[in-house]
Amino acid sequence: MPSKTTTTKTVKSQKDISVSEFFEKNRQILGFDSPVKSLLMGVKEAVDNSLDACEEARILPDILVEISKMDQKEYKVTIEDNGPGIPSAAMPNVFGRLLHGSRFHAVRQSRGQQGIGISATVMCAQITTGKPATARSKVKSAEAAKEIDIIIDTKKNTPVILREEYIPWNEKESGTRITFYMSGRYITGKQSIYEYLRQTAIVNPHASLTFIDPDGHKYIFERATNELPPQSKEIKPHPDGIELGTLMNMVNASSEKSLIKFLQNDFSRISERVAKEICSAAGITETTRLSTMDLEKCKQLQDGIGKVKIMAPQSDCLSPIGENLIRKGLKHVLSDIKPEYYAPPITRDPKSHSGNPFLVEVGIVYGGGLPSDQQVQILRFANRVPLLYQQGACAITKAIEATDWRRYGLEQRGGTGIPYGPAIILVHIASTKIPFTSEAKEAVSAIPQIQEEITLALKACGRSLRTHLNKKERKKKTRAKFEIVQVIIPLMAEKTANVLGKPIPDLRGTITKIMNVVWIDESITYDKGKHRAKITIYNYTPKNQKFKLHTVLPKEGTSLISYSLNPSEVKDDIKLTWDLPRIASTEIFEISFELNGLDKEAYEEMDIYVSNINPVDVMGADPLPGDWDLQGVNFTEVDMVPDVEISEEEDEEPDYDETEEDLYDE
Ligand SMILES: Nc1ncnc2c1ncn2[C@@H]1O[C@H](COP(=O)(O)OP(=O)(O)OP(=O)(O)O)[C@@H](O)[C@H]1O
Repeated sequence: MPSKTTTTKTVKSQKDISVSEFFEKNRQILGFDSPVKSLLMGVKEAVDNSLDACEEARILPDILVEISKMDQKEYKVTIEDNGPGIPSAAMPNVFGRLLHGSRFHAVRQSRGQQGIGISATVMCAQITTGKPATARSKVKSAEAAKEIDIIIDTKKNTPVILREEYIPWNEKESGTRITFYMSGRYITGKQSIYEYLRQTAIVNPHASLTFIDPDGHKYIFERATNELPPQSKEIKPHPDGIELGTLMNMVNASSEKSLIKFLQNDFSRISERVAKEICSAAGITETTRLSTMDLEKCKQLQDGIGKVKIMAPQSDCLSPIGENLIRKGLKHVLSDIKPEYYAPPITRDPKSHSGNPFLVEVGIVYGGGLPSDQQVQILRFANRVPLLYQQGACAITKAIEATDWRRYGLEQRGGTGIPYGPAIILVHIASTKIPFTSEAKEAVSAIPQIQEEITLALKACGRSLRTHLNKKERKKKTRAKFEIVQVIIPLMAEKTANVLGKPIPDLRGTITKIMNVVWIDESITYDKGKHRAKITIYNYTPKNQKFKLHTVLPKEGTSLISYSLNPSEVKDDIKLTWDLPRIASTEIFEISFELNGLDKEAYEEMDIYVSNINPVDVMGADPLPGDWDLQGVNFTEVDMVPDVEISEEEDEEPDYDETEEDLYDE
């Protein structure tokens, strides 16, 4: 039995630990675990805050990041924005108190979640160099900016202000600047500050970012669009997948008296009818007093929620980048690589994990200057923030590894793992709460609902890549044959005619017999806001041809202004069908049309399909897919069918391209 004195000692040694004291000793949890990472984390926390603040205040962000070297280990880091600024009275807590922020309790998409980021940066800077941070901020109505030198009393988790004064900051209507000194190591390459800013520019094409590195080099990532991302609204939790503990906390914190009112008013997407259904499925009466909801009843309620069909989360609490801006951002920042193909990006509909709405977006870039002998580059983003560390632990990487990329034209031994090929795969997860694997916010947890959504989006984007590659391959082969036939046969005819002293015969019939194909060529040109699309049909078969031609226009903002031939049918405003007139053997027929109001990049390649003709006879267009009626609306639903184990040679869906090619080759 322990003596009385020992017990008293043990009791006396029990103490509260302040949150900052805890994180001071466990900096690695926040991502400040190495000199290289610490520097990056400091920049990231401040830039993420600037972007969040600008987005909330509907300001197009202009952000400056400057790093200068003080000595072998110490760097001075400054981040300045043109955001709304921070009210003077709030500045000490924002920069000098951990777990103090405006976003933790809000069910809304934002980069910052926990209220730790910037104060943890101030704390790590102070621990490693002993120097205070300097923060300056001005709100729109103020005449001057407030500037403070600040450190954190980590024992108490409270700010200590060493200097404070008001200074004119006339060049800024509003904004914030933070300067800190931190021990660190500055690197270039894949996990560098430059790379973080470059990737930030891709998914935030509305931001202008300027970076001055320790050697004084200045890099400017210019704004690619003046369109601010849609403002994400704050919502109530979605009931789908809500965890028991969260449900109990909500019950305890609710101001509602009855169960039915609690369901209706404290959750999103629960109407009176749905609330009644949930109560009945849970076997609890609607009027049950909330104060009587104990663990057992909460469990019943959770089961009841699981049994009732509830509308998907609304999307206005999320701020997806959108197809257009993903393409724009990628093009803007990757222009020096000049990729050959940008697969139309996919934005999935919102779903929910543990009551938190989320959605997944995927873009794939292929070819051009990208290396073909290496693993594809993966760009991971969560709420528009690049994730540079912990790639292997992230749900995004796991979903990419589990996808069979051989189906989509990339190399992958055994059909699993990161594929090889000249491609970049971009994945963005937007959520009111990203389930990170740690406070450092470096990787997303492999939650099944999230992983499934990523997989579906990857497959949909992969299909576009495959269509492009098939088309390219087929065209290459046919063009080569075409060129040979068109050059060699006339030369042979000319020589033979000379030798025999006879006139050179008309070769069109002969060439037609050899080619024996309807060759469909397309071109898209862009000038002064207009796209001009041309489809040319060469009948290089010995017989007349009469068939239907179909094409899908880009979804966003399409407006057709003229046709050379009116389509016989237009579906969903974007699917055009032409019933072509009879095209005689060796004849050429042309269709053209003009589109207005699209970005140049939004329409660079045409999807052309044919029907009422044997696809074997056609080059340059695919047979009309059986789901033409669905296509363009939701092509991805094909993947709702569970995946079947396939052998190396098999593909998941009937692949018209290959069938056609194989038959043709035969
Ligand atoms: N540049 C800024 N402009 C305006 N407000 C800011 C700025 N930086 C920080 N804030 C305010 O200070 C709060 C605390 O920021 P902090 O970085 O500590 O946490 P956070 O961004 O909310 O969450 P996280 O810890 O996940 O980054 C923010 O929630 C925001 O309200």
